[in-house]
Amino acid sequence: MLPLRRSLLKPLQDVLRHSHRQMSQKNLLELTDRGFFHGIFPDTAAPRMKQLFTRGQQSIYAGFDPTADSLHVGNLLVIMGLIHCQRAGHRPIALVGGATGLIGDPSGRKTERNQLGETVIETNLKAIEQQLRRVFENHENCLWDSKKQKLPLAPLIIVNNADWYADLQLIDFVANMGRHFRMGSMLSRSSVQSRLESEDGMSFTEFTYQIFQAYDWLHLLRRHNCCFQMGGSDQTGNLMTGHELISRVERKREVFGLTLPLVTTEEGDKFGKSAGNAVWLDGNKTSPFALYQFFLRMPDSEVEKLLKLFTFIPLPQVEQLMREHTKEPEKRKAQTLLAEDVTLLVHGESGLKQAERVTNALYKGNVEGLAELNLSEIQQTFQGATMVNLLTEPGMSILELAMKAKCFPTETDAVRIINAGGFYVNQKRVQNIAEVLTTGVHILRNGISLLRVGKRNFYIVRWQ
Ligand SMILES: Nc1ncnc2c1ncn2[C@@H]1O[C@H](COP(=O)(O)OP(=O)(O)OP(=O)(O)O)[C@@H](O)[C@H]1O
Ligand SMILES: N[C@@H](Cc1ccc(O)cc1)C(=O)O
Repeated sequence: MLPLRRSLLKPLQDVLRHSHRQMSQKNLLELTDRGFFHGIFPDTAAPRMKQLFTRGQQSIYAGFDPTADSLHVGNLLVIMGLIHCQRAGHRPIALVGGATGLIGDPSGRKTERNQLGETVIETNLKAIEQQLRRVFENHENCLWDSKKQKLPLAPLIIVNNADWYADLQLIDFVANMGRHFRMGSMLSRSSVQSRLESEDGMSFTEFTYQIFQAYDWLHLLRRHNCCFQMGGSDQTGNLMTGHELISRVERKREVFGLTLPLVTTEEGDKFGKSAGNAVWLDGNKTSPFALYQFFLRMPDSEVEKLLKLFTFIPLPQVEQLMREHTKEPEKRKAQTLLAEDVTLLVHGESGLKQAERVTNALYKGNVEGLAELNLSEIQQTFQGATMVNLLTEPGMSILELAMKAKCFPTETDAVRIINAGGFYVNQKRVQNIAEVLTTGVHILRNGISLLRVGKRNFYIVRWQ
């Protein structure tokens, strides 16, 4: 399938369309030039890692705990890392934490997580697995050209750590594996230190978390010959514990950690669930349009960094794009490409089409586009809008509509503001208070009217 690329950016885009589809360098450390690695572990291992990456196919794993029913943009960076592995000819392994999700990773958290029940974890696991598969499929369909490459992409392997803990015997595990974990190093992890110093302290449950992530790596090394683990920089301590365990248990084996920078807001807060600012990969939680807009709105100061991290556009083309962008920043070329590529990756062609449809509906006053959206798309797009249910009545006027939907405190205010041009129905200004509502203009064929007072106060009317 060819990628969907038909926006404003014709000439440059034609170049980019094909350059996206090149292999990544076999030596994954080259991704450092894209801003990928915050650190490697051990920190002197770069030459050895390069040797292994260039010599043959490696397996690289990253884990995701099912602590929510969706992954988010912060996690997407880790997924990008796994996809780069795939493009470089290596094997990506995504681990979902059916077991670790029950324990709760204390890394980067100031307080203990609320315990999640097994059914919630089970539902979250399924959703996350599905999302991971979908993103990898979208990449292969929309951002990769299999015909041009000599080797097919190695398929994504998804494993669940509940599978190997289910049969594990507690006493056996503590008696045999427990000996290899040293208290001194476990206590020295910053995730432990900061919590021990906090008012609430740390539970034994959370303290044990690093043991399980470490054992996962040992298991994947034995089962999938997986010598590399990748994760956000908040995972450094957990990676170190795994490295230490493996160097004691499998003395002849070498393993390596790769940490990614944390994606942060302009204010420097980590994007994530705990910070409460997640931009979700689930289209029902963050619509394709909202995701598209999130990247389209990125300030100029952030866009180059994000193009390198969240798209596969080769670096020389990113530079060329930035040169063009700087000449006409108001066209938002760089942001548009970024938004398109991320939306394609997360939601595929249909998601990008939907995002573009809503954009047209909203910013080009296209009533048809608005009528194509369903209620949940409209609700997601206008988060915070007041929902109103109204009965259709023949002959209802604009003024009656505005009053029934409680857009104004008094009729005098309504008349004044509508006459002054501050009232919109389906994104079109209406100034005649006596105008009678018509289907197709004021009442869309999806049974919805979108009202707006001033710039930002939206009301969604659902006609009964
Ligand atoms: N903002 C981010 N930037 C880069 N990597 C991230 C970001 N948020 C999460 N990750 C990484 O994604 C992987 C999975 O993280 P996890 O499932 O714990 O999500 P999380 O949002 O960090 O959760 P929480 O906020 O509840 O701690 C980890 O390697 C983590 O470091
Ligand atoms: N601890 C990781 C998730 C994870 C779980 C198990 C692993 O083996 C690896 C990673 C996180 O919370 O982000």
